[in-house]
Amino acid sequence: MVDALKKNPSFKPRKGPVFLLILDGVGFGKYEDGDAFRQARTPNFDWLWNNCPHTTLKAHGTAVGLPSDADMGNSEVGHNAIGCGRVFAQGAKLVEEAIRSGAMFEGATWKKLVKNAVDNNGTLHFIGLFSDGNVHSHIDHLKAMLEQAKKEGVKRARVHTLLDGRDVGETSALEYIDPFEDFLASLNADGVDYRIASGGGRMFITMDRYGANWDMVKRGWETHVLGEGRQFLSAHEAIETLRKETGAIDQDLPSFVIAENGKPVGTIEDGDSVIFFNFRGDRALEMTAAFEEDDFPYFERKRRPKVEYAGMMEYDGDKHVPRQYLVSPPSIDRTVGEFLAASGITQLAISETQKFGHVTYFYNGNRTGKFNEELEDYIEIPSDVVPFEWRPWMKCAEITDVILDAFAKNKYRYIRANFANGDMVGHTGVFEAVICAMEAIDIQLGRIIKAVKEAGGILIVTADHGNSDDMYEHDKSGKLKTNEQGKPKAKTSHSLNPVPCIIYDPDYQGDYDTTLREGLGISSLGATVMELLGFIPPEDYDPSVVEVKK
Ligand SMILES: O=C(O)[C@H](O)COP(=O)(O)O
Ligand SMILES: [Mn+2]
Ligand SMILES: [Mn+2]
Repeated sequence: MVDALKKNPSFKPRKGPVFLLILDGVGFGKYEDGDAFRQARTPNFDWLWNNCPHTTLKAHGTAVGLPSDADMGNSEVGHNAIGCGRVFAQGAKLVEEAIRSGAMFEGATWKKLVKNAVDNNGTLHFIGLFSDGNVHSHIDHLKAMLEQAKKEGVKRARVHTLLDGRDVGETSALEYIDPFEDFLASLNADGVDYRIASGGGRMFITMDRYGANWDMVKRGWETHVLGEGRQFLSAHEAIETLRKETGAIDQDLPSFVIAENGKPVGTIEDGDSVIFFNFRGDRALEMTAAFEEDDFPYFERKRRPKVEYAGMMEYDGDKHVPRQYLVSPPSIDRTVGEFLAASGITQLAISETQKFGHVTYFYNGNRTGKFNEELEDYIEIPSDVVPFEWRPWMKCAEITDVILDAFAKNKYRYIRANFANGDMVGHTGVFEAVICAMEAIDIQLGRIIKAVKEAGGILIVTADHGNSDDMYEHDKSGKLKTNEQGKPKAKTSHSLNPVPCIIYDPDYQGDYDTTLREGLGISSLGATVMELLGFIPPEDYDPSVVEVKK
């Protein structure tokens, strides 16, 4: 447990709470075309921006612990940075390094899984997100593991491909599948038999999160493990056929099983080894539970093979899930939540299901538990289980209802919330729906501004990364890309754009400079929250955006 924070005698805490509002996926776009945030009518946000101290914060690449500045931000690294006030080398980088240095293949887990497959004359399976998005996974990690498996004598490997279209181009699956088939062909000599065995869109099978829709995981289990589902001769054929039939973009494509003479080529059997090759945990935890849990109430597994199972990383540092993993996760410690709990601060964390773990699990450094049961409340508003372009307002009003009630009762000193709209609707690629999402959020901002003023609190409006600000694809020269119909090509992934940081402090006492520091990243929000609660942040925290008089 960390020590309590020292109080700053020259800062008089306000009457009401400090409220950190994370507008998930809302940044400042580079292009006018496709910037739904800029084009939406947002009078309340505009009022805040025009009347309150503000700055922009970096939310991508090295500023959030990713390998390079070409990497867009994402919720995991974003909330980790916001919640721990510093930048840690993140999963994408740690796995890359473990492969480059060879440490992954010297580790006990890799050795055990390979030995298990070899000794049992079994199969080494890989399940994961099949792209180079570098948010949950990277295809290069998969390729490196297959090459190494061959070197170490694994004769049979099967790959279960979750098609992306969400962190990469919306219909880019074949750009990964086709070269990968060539890559597998190059390995398939000397009695080696490596193949794709199954697949489907990541939002249709396997990669649910936070218990929002267990049916997705059930369909994934049937596809990867049991080999049940529509059969095709190849992944290429499956994708082309399913696209024609459904018109779905990659993330939503139905599942498929690769079969020969009516027999699936890669069901998962007793004695096999399974690697879930995503390094990010939120969307890996449910399938991991299906493999690991004896007591599993979510769906009927029908058959649960006895396998050696490992994740790419430890996904939950509190519960130690999965039991085996290949690379140690970032050692995120001394988080804002832990310091505030040690300092006796009452806290509310709230969001809807889709982002609930973001303001709890990710914010607390990939731990599910609370630091102090008495001081902390975590509230989840159930998300809709429909395509979000049909309900772009999502649950921002219901979340605001709870927050306003907390304000009225002055129940907490620190509140943090996440509005999912900019991101979840942004990922659909439906521009008009994103405009509606932005305007829905803005209506709630109006209610919040009023409540903060009445309570005498401080509101910090920010985001974890961009998305809604960049809804159309542009080429390298900045030219708008168009589809076959001549319409702008939708972009479903996050952006590289900076995010807002606004401080609304209606009872401002002159105790900090209203010109905020420039050039910082979202990790600076950790110290900012602490300073605005009247504490002196730990020395190794990244600087706060406010310069508080000491
Ligand atoms: O998991 C997802 O939905 C996307 O890959 C990334 O979105 P998030 O980082 O905002 O959750
Ligand atoms: Mn996010
Ligand atoms: Mn997202």
